Amino acid sequence: MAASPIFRSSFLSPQLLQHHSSANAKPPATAHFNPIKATTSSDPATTPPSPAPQSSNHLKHRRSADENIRDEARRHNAAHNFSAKYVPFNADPTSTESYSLDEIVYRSRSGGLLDVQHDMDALKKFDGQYWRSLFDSRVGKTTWPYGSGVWSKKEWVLPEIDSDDIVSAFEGNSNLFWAERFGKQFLGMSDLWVKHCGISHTGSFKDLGMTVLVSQVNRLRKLNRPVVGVGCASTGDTSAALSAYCAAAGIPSIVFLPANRISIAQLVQPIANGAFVLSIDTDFDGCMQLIREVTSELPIYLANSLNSLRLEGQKTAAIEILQQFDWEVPDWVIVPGGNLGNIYAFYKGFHMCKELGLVDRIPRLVCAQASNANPLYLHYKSGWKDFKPVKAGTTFASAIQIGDPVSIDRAVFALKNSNGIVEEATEEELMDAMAQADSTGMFICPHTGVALTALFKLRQSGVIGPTDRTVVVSTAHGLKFTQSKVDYHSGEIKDMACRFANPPVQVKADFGSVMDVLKNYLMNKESKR
Ligand SMILES: Cc1ncc(COP(=O)(O)O)c(C=O)c1O
Ligand SMILES: N[C@@H](CCOP(=O)(O)O)C(=O)O
Repeated sequence: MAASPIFRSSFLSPQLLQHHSSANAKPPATAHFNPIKATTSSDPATTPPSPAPQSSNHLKHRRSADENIRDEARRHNAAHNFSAKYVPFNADPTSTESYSLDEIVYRSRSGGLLDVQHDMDALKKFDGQYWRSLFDSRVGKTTWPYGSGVWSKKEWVLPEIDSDDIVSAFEGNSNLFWAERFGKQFLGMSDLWVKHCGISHTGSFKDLGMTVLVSQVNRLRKLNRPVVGVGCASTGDTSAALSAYCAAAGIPSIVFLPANRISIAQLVQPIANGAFVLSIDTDFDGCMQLIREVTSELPIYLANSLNSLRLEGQKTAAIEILQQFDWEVPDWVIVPGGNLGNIYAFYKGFHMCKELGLVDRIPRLVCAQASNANPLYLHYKSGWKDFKPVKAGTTFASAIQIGDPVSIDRAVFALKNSNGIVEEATEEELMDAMAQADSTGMFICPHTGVALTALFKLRQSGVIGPTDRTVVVSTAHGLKFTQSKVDYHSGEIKDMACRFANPPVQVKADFGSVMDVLKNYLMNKESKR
């Protein structure tokens, strides 16, 4: 059965859209143009099926019963000229060093980081309005693979991968939550938003990068490249995402976890998803060192963000934020930082949108660290003089208990180029901030508490104004960190006042006792109104 226009919009190749929109590819600035209307192409590689009548019945049945969404995508495969390759990160413009994304390489010849470089000239053949409309046309659909918030930006992520090789859980498209009460009550802010990247398939933002990495591994295995399994060191979330995506694709995953340093919920995720789990008696930095050594000896592909493929997926959260604001740019974006890939991913997403004309500026970035694991903060405070790794201390924000971040150079680049700021949060500050946010209806993780603490501090110092549009990136689901909330609300944390604790009231099982307690509670509430 032929697809209806509303679904076909997601299949259109950029070339086709350009052909359709107008000769110079610049639709009127105000129009939300519908590229479908002008379909005239007869190229079988790019031509969608002929329009079907617009009845609700047709919307329900866009493909025949024996076809699934992958088959449907195959039918609509479109040719294009976009490409990407690895280059040394922040390379000298005269450098010619580059690698195909089908090579297994994590470091440049000089031992530095790599970056995925897109053919920007090819992407620039289409204007900002074109890209905005294309991305907008794909939101909220089940069209493979564009129903994913990551793959809806496929041309900017992994343009050359066959849709058939993609391993996706339709990640992304996460809630951008207006923190109305929290902003008003605690910060005097009217335009505060929380990007809930943790409300996702495996409960953290790592899904965004992992769909890209595991899809590429899927492709490499089909190309008979020597990849027997995929491995990572993790403080919990990376291993959860890796094991889930690998399990979905039938690829072995191997995870190195620092023993007794991650939450039970995070530990059980890779176990349940069938990963080979090594619990190692060291911290995250020790595990990271080991996985780097192991992946250079064995045919195990490295899944940590040292591998720049991951950041291509993670950068789509930045694009999504702009999209959710109808392509208006927020003033501030605050991101909790650990291994420091994500802060660069956000920068890259925003920067690409500016370079390709979707927006005219980028937000100022803030990276927030726990005081007990704050090497970036110390580096920032020293005026970016000689970076020194630290021995990370225990923190409730256990997923960012990292002292020697692999992406330090990327983070410094992102912050310098976005007029950025680094802040830190003590244990008490981050736990109080988490409890305050929860008391207004959220249920955030301690890492988001770190980011909120940064916001408190920047509001207090007047750096962030009351009407500044500000986005706090929430990186993991609060349900992964319930023990920290239990400890806090029980008031059982040593040297912590737990000012916002809300412990349950023990009461006898008789009507009179329950009534007494309730009357007391209600009177108390009434007097505070
Ligand atoms: C929940 C959570 N928040 C924040 C981070 C920090 O991200 P990045 O390592 O990219 O700085 C991590 C992982 O490190 C994480 O798991
Ligand atoms: N918080 C991370 C730490 C590893 O970060 P990565 O982005 O380099 O994989 C985790 O969840 O393991």
